[in-house]
Amino acid sequence: MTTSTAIRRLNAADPDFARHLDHLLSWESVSDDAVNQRVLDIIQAVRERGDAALVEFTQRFDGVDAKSIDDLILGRERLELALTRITAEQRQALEKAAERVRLYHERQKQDSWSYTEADGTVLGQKVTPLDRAGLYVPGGKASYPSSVLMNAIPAKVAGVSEVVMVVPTPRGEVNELVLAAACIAGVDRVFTIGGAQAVAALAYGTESVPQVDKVVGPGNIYVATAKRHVFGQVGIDMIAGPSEILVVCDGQTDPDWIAMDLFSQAEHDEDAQSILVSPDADFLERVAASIDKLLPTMDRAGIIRTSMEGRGALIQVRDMEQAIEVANRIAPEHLELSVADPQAWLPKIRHAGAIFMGRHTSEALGDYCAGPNHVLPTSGTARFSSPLGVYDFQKRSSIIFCSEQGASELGKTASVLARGESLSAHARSAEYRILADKEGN
Ligand SMILES: NC(=O)c1ccc[n+]([C@@H]2O[C@H](COP(=O)([O-])OP(=O)(O)OC[C@H]3O[C@@H](n4cnc5c(N)ncnc54)[C@H](O)[C@@H]3O)[C@@H](O)[C@H]2O)c1
Ligand SMILES: N[C@H](CO)Cc1c[nH]c[nH+]1
Ligand SMILES: [Zn+2]
Repeated sequence: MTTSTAIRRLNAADPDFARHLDHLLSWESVSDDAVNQRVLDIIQAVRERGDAALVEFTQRFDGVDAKSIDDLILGRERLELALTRITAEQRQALEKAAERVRLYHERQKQDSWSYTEADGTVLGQKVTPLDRAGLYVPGGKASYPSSVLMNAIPAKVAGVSEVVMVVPTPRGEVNELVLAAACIAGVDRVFTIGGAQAVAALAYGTESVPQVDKVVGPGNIYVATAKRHVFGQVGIDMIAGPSEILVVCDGQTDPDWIAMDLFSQAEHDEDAQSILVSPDADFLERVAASIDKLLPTMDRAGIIRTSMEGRGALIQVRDMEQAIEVANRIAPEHLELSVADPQAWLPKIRHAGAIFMGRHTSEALGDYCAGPNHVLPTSGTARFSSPLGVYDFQKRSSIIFCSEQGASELGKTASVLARGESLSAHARSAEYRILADKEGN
């Protein structure tokens, strides 16, 4: 006999639907003041005590028996050794995924550009890779070799000079696939530290961990909260917190497939969020039955159940139009359009980290090897953030190169505007460069 899973049911026809949905999605439901305060304390300790704090937190939170920071540093040779320790099949899969991710990301690379005006003035944009990037690879409840590829390959394609990776190794267990992926992707240095302390170390630097220009990568609530706090000291890519999936289904996909797609994100974390939206009430019940049937067969049934019961939902809507409205309101990390004609609905989707089109495109393919990045904005931040990409590792500088004539012409306009702002040094600086006209006026 299977026990039924207590998943929240919502109906968009309910007058209180918007309030229930807001509650379901609220960041506060995964992060509270206690998490925030703990993260702030950790950041402060790392700033004040550097390596010593890193060692202590790694002992405490990851159960690693580290005597000093030296026990938490891995060089390139260790990464190369890992390549020899994985099976040929694993190596082939990593290399195939890496190749597809690289090909996709090469298309994102931005080049410098410029144009020349009639008077010889040149305007342009110079694109420069970051000097040093810090990659957070999660590792608390699962190991993520795929996240190594997704973080490191765009950095390398962008031309970042130094790529530093941090990854927790709970109980000191190093995952050979993670290190092999780091070797394949060309990571320069690895520190086996995680959580808020790793983010703080990358942001502020310690005696051993180099300060980076930007911290990227996904992680749990401690990692996501720490990234929020260090933003400004360093760049961050986005808030890529606990995983999410929103499946919009017309009721015609095998309910077992949909249940497993929901599980695929729920199994990441108790804080993950899996939601199904459909206009077909019978279908929602069939998926609920599949969930009850399949959950006991899952390796990570405990995590999945907590996630599905705490943060999951089955939402009934009036029709597909309303399903898309709900999807845009949620702005999910992953959106599966499990419908007959996904192309017809695509133009109406405005907010989603990644969109998986059609019944055959399971989100899991995107997690590993389709090519697009799996580091994606969560908790509604797809309204203003994009997938991790090469552009996250490149920055732009404007180029202005005035000809004598160009400076003279622009000087007249600048002078008027500067005097309008009562900034006379600006005005006079521009005016010095205005050419006297031929009559000597
Ligand atoms: N959005 C994305 O693109 C994306 C991609 C992959 C994974 N993810 C998410 O990344 C997360 C990975 O989480 P994880 O836990 O497996 O690994 P993690 O590396 O993110 O977190 C582990 C670290 O959390 C810290 N931590 C745990 N409990 C703590 C506590 N009580 N106090 C202080 N620190 C604590 C520890 O330092 C530990 O090293 C999941 O939520 C998964 O859904 C997101
Ligand atoms: N679904 C995760 C992003 O939210 C990425 C991942 C890695 N491995 C499996 N899944
Ligand atoms: Zn996943």
